[in-house]
Amino acid sequence: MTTAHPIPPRAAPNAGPGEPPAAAGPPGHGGPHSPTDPAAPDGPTASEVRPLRALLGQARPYRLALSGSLLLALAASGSGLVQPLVARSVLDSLADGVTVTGPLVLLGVLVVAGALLTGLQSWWQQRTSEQVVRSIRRDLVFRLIRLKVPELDRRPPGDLVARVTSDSALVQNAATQGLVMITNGLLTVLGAIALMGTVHLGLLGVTLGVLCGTGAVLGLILPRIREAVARAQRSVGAIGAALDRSLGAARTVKANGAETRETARAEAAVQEAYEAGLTGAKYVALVQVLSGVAIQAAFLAVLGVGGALVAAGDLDASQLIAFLLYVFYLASPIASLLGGLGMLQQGLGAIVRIEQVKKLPAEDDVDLPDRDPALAPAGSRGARPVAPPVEFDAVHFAYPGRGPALRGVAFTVPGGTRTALVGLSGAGKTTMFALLQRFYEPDAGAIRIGGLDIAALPRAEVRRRIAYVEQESPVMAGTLRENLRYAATGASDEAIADVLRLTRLDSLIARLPEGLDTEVGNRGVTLSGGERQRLAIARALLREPEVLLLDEATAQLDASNEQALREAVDQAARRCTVVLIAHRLSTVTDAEQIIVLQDGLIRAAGSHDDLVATDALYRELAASQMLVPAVDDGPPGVRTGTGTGTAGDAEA
Ligand SMILES: Nc1ncnc2c1ncn2[C@@H]1O[C@H](COP(=O)(O)OP(=O)(O)OP(=O)(O)O)[C@@H](O)[C@H]1O
Repeated sequence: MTTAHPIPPRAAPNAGPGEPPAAAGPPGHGGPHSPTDPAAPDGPTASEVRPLRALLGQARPYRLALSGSLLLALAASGSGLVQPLVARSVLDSLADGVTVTGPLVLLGVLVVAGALLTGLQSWWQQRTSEQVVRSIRRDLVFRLIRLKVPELDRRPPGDLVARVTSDSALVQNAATQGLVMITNGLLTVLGAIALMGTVHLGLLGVTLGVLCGTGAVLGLILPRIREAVARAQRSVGAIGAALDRSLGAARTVKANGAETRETARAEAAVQEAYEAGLTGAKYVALVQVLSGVAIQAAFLAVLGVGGALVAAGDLDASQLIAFLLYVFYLASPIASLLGGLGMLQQGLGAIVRIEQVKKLPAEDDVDLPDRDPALAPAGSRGARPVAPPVEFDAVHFAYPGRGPALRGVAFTVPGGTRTALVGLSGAGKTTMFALLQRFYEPDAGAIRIGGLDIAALPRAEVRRRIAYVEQESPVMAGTLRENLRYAATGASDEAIADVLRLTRLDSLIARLPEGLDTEVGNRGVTLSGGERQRLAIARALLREPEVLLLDEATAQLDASNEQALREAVDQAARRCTVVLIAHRLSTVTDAEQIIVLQDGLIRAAGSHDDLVATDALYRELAASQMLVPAVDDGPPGVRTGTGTGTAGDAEA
């Protein structure tokens, strides 16, 4: 029996040399009562996220690269900043009749150096920004794939995807280019102001007066950009959610002629995104207008006041020209400052949605450290797995916001036997499988595998022991081989051939020109329902699990395939513990134990014969499937347990 393994912090996946590691994985082990695992978790609301702090947090690991980018930007600005001074010395030299060659060459060097530095800065900046967005996306992907099942139940995947693809791009620009533009713009403006002060303090006062007035108006506009972006991003998420809903059920949409309604659903979100985008664009344009107007107004004010001073003989013409050049020079850093502030607002609008995902509760115990031999990939183990007993001990469970689904369920499946769960639809059968795999945690009671409480085991460890064939037998896009090896990565070709024969998939593979390398299409759409089911069972058997869970696994099979699959399961049951859910009782009459569930309670348990004799509901179900004579037909007698029971199922 293997024991729980401590979970190491997540290593940075594929971090490039010299790059900071990606943020650590989700915090603390999220056991059922862990403080990091709240019972009814909800992501933080927008007001609970501190956007500026979060955005700076994204930039922090890249501060060195960003400082380099800033230095390059400053150097480029610096080369521009001294150009008016050199120009002034050219003018003075001309006035004094001195040679201008030196200052002219210097001016040329400054122009070329400025251009080169600008290009270099742009490349470096872009590189850093791509690294930032990669890190954001990695973290989000890591977390989304590990979100707890209750979270996944209630969040539209399309919205989650939009956060990874779209919101991250806005944060990328703000956390890199935006911050550098603001810092560079600010420093350059301050430098220019200092130099302008050396030229003429009075004119500096005039310039600052105009700029401060503009700044006050700006303070009113910027927050509106943030609001508009947040609204637009919410709508982008809603578009994703609407499309996900429609495309995920494309055949249902078409069969019900619901194209118009589904289009309208997405259209509403598209329109909302458009309107929010327009609002944002309006404010961004206003900022640009303001920055242009501010410079023009400062120029005119300085020209008026400075011209008067020159006329009065209180100012040299060359001083006024140098000052005016500075005013014009200010246009670029001010545009950079304002552009950066606009970008920052966009990032602040988007970061909230990213932070919300990062704070959602995730399963932090599904990544096992380096495996010891006992944890070797399933399908590659030489020794046969043990078949542990499975025990439900007074288990209570309710889905969030719903009434109880299980109300004190208690039973034991002896190791190496088959137990069937039967009962009316909605009785809680699938819920028991979900709890067994720790998709949800019981509200009370315990579930044990091999005597170990699964709540005390890492989820990876619990799930490693179990193979689960879901009700709808999901098949992943990819080849047949990839699907088979999905969990049994080390399975040998012989083992694959074995399970293919057992599940009667070998004849299908033989018919396909590309054999096991045939693509099965999105969710296995190119396979029939029965083929998908057999593929899912083959995948489960290949894992050589300790516990095999089959949820209506043979519902879509014809009689001959069903018989073959039952034999395969019987064979598997010799080396693992099998729990199966069945509506067609004919498939479980020979199980060692049958448990009859009703409204989240066990109403009876025993063998088929016992239950026909003692439990009215079971007898009714059996009769409706013609396994026993109808209840009115006299005392119950058992027919053979090998009928196909096609006349109805437990839902009938
Ligand atoms: N993810 C969920 N969130 C909320 N309620 C759920 C969820 N899954 C199931 N339920 C509810 O829990 C109850 C038990 O469902 P469960 O799927 O376990 O029934 P079942 O016995 O497997 O039914 P069936 O035979 O139809 O598959 C039902 O009332 C169902 O509506």
